[in-house]
Amino acid sequence: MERIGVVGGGLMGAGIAEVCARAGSAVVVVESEQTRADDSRARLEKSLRRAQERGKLDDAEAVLQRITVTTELEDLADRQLVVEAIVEDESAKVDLFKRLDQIVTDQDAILASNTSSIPIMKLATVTSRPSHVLGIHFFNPVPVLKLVELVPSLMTADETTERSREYVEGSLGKNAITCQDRAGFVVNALLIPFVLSAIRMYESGFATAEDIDQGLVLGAAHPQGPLALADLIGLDTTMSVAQSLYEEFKEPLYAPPPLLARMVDAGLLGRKVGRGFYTYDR
Ligand SMILES: CC(=O)CC(=O)SCCNC(=O)CCNC(=O)[C@H](O)C(C)(C)COP(=O)(O)OP(=O)(O)OC[C@H]1O[C@@H](n2cnc3c(N)ncnc32)[C@H](O)[C@@H]1OP(=O)(O)O
Ligand SMILES: NC(=O)C1=CN([C@@H]2O[C@H](COP(=O)(O)OP(=O)(O)OC[C@H]3O[C@@H](n4cnc5c(N)ncnc54)[C@H](OP(=O)(O)O)[C@@H]3O)[C@@H](O)[C@H]2O)C=CC1
Repeated sequence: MERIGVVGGGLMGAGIAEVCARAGSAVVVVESEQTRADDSRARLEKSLRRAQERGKLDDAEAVLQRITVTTELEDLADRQLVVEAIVEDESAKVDLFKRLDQIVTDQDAILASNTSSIPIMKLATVTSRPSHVLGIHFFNPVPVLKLVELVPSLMTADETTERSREYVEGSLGKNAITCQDRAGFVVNALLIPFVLSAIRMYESGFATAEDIDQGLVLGAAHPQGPLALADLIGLDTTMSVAQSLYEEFKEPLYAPPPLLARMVDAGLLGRKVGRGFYTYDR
């Protein structure tokens, strides 16, 4: 596909825009306001320059030329695929899908969500084209992790899923798995309760954050421990995903621990703000 749109240019949106532009697509990224758009552009430039410096990319400038960052949703009118990557909040996503349905003119265009946990049907049914809505769920960091979950709802046309698979596997070089439309899909339904258990263990004074993480890195060969991973995902996103999972399944293991809620209230959101379970240079 030649013309891609991404809504939300944060941690995930910028990564999705990067991989699509590196695959040769022209990408329009829509952010909520100009300062966020500037941040998103800066994030993209930094990541692409780093890829060039490490010899993974020949010409960062050429890739950047294919990316436009704007604050106007109307700039998505001619897109063939739009991937929504705004905050993990159901009502915000519902409002956005209503607007995208009115703005994107090509009735064959695919409207996708990168949601971590919100059932796709909730977004599909507010559009006039539920057959063209599905979840295309990337993993963080997007340029590094190979997986994409494809999540058709009960109303998604097979052709929509197949066209999405062709793009993410054929053009982006990712590996796709297909999941039923249940909160958390496959990976987060397994990963988030693990992260929440680590937070509960830390909260109870069982072990230090460093020892919990080192245990999983050295004892189970994880690339990073669960508390560092929560900081990478963002504690606000971790909290929202836990809430969606708990709402769907009512299993205590999905309930957000009080410490996570307090840290989110305090704005200790992890890597993206410089402090979560650990502190970071920004
Ligand atoms: C919440 C959801 O809905 C779903 C999710 O995404 S859940 C989160 C899933 N993500 C994970 O589980 C991440 C697990 N962690 C990891 O894979 C690794 O710790 C990590 C890739 C984040 C960092 O790896 P590391 O070895 O500690 O650091 P580092 O040496 O800096 O990076 C390793 C490679 O990744 C690249 N990299 C790291 N972060 C990157 C980023 N943000 N963008 C692009 N490339 C990046 C580096 O350039 C480096 O590449 P080379 O080896 O080719 O030079
Ligand atoms: N973090 C992760 O590891 C992963 C996250 N996801 C999912 O991806 C989505 C985005 O997460 P992430 O990138 O981490 O979040 P971020 O907070 O980093 O980025 C979200 C961006 O979207 C902007 N935004 C919010 N509302 C709108 C809107 N209506 N129109 C345009 N832009 C908007 C935000 O701006 P502002 O701050 O001004 O609101 C912010 O810049 C979520 O659904 C999340 O669950 C999926 C896989 C992994």
